Amino acid sequence: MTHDTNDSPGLFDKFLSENRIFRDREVLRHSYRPHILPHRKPQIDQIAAILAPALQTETPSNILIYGKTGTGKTASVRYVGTELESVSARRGTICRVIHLNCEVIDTQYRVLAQISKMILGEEDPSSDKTRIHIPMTGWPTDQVYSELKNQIDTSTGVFIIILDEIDKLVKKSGDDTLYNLTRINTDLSRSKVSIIGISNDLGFKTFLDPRVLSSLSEEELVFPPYNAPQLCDILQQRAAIGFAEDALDDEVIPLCAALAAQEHGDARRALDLLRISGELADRGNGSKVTIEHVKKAQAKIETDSMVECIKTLPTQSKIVLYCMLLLHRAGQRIFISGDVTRIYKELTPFLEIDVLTARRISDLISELNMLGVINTRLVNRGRHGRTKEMWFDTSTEKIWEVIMEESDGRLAQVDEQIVIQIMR
Ligand SMILES: Nc1ncnc2c1ncn2[C@@H]1O[C@H](COP(=O)(O)OP(=O)(O)OP(=O)(O)O)[C@@H](O)[C@H]1O
Repeated sequence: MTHDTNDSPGLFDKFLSENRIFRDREVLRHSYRPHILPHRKPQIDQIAAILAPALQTETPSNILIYGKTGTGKTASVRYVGTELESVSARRGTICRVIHLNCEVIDTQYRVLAQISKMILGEEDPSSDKTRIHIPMTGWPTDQVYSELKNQIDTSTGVFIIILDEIDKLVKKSGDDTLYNLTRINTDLSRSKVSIIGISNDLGFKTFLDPRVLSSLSEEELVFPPYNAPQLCDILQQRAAIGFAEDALDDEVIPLCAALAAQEHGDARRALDLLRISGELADRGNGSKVTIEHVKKAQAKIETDSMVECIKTLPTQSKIVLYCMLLLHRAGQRIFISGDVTRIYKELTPFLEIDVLTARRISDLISELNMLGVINTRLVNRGRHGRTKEMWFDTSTEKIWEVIMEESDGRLAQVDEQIVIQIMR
């Protein structure tokens, strides 16, 4: 075999030729921030009305925002935040918006330290000896809080702190951070803090102490899911900048919108579908995106999310899934819990793991069903009572690959002879 080493002419050439599909692919990514957000005017106006007092150096009410994923919560809040900062700069007042993603910054220490870091910004630590830069680890949390409070007391202006995915913070570290932050403003503070919490978990409130909840949710907003025509408008707007002229068949955007609306009106999913459809057409060297590309993109997204889900399963669930895969590979398209339990019990001596009861295995099967990895239905078997039948909806090849890679090699090492014996 020959390898072109240094210069491989042509390796990227075909990808670099003038793109017939995309004009600006970045516009189709989640990170792109559009200047106009169709169908979110009422929510944007409402947030602006609540935050407007900040322009007169008054403290705006705290806001709690709910809505399913991809309903434009972050995009709308960021949009209002950017406007607020620029209007306040023009008016000579100070409003600063601090955006934290609590999926990443999920402990009280890190939240407080990050807010402080953003308040001090580029400030030279030696310029004001009374304000100390908080290290990202190492201090007692009380000290972090009192230093942040000191910084707020000695700063000027209004700080709007956006805690995006606030439910992740509360689930990981409790509601102490919120309790402390909602009490940081005092009459003596020169600057004011107001909080916007964003969550896509509608049940999140139940995790909060009533006192924290009432301070945090002085105002509450719910972002409804988008319907298909609304998603069409959102996609049209992005496609006009992101795709080359005439690159999309007429049915493409309505199909992406309809599929995403069926899910739960998620603009992120709609954008993913459109971008991936474009990428498939692009890689196939086509000059048009068609509904076939959309269908393939939909299948790809589903497989990718299933793979991610399987990777995070606990070991015992992976083993139960492995038993089902063995049955499927042995030609059984529909199997019952009894079959799975039997294979599981015969297999476990070779795996050095705790052996679960049939009841527990049945629970894991139900979980796999809920996650959409398998399908199940209860059937009546006369005097044998009711039993659970199950089957795979999609091709199992990818699931098999992931299970083989992901079980620390344990399942890949199960001797084929043993499997043959068990499956007999
Ligand atoms: N009305 C809209 N107009 C244009 N783009 C939108 C609109 N709503 C959402 N989007 C786009 O959809 C994507 C997801 O939006 P966003 O992150 O705001 O959703 P979210 O509700 O905060 O979701 P999550 O709860 O999962 O974080 C972003 O790329 C955003 O630009």
